[in-house]
Amino acid sequence: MIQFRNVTKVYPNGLCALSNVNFTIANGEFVFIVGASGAGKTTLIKLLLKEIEPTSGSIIVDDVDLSSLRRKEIPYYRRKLGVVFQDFRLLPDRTAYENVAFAMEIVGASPKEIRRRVPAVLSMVGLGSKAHAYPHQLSGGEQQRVALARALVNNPSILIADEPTGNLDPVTAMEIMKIINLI
Ligand SMILES: Nc1ncnc2c1ncn2[C@@H]1O[C@H](COP(=O)(O)OP(=O)(O)OP(=O)(O)O)[C@@H](O)[C@H]1O
Repeated sequence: MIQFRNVTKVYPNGLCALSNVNFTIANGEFVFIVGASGAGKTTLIKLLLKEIEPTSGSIIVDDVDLSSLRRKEIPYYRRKLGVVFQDFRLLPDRTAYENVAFAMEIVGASPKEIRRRVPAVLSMVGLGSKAHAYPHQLSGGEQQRVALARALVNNPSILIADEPTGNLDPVTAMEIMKIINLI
């Protein structure tokens, strides 16, 4: 469960990006955050990733107040989160398989586990046959599916997608949303 309680974020230059925000997202909920440009959506995601700190208020994820996390606990907290960005953020010199495997390598998964899990997740997003293609050999929708596989491969309990279809045409965007909806 994710809870924002009276969260306010004022950036160092004095700009108030979020003012007294309260909401709860229950386990299993699929939530869209919609708002005008500059409304504070990215700020909200950065707070959840603990990339930035709230000026006041608390953010609670699975009963843990993020302000109580020590610096060395943050990487473990982030393993709970799978993140997909609008611009995919794939490593250009690695294949689809290697991009997804890399996410497992950095959390210390065994080579055996990686060999088992990566093809399964690539198949889940419909890319089983493109595992050895490099990002530049893939369409935008395919690249986003690799990014989705990478976000999912470590079984995160929370999937965060920041405008995951923003760079895609409407038909491809719909395909991505269908996959996310099935997860
Ligand atoms: N590091 C920063 N320092 C100062 N102000 C910032 C900073 N980051 C964002 N802002 C401001 O905070 C407000 C909210 O920005 P944010 O990026 O969260 O909006 P958004 O809803 O994600 O917008 P968009 O849909 O355009 O991406 C904006 O007015 C922005 O200019």
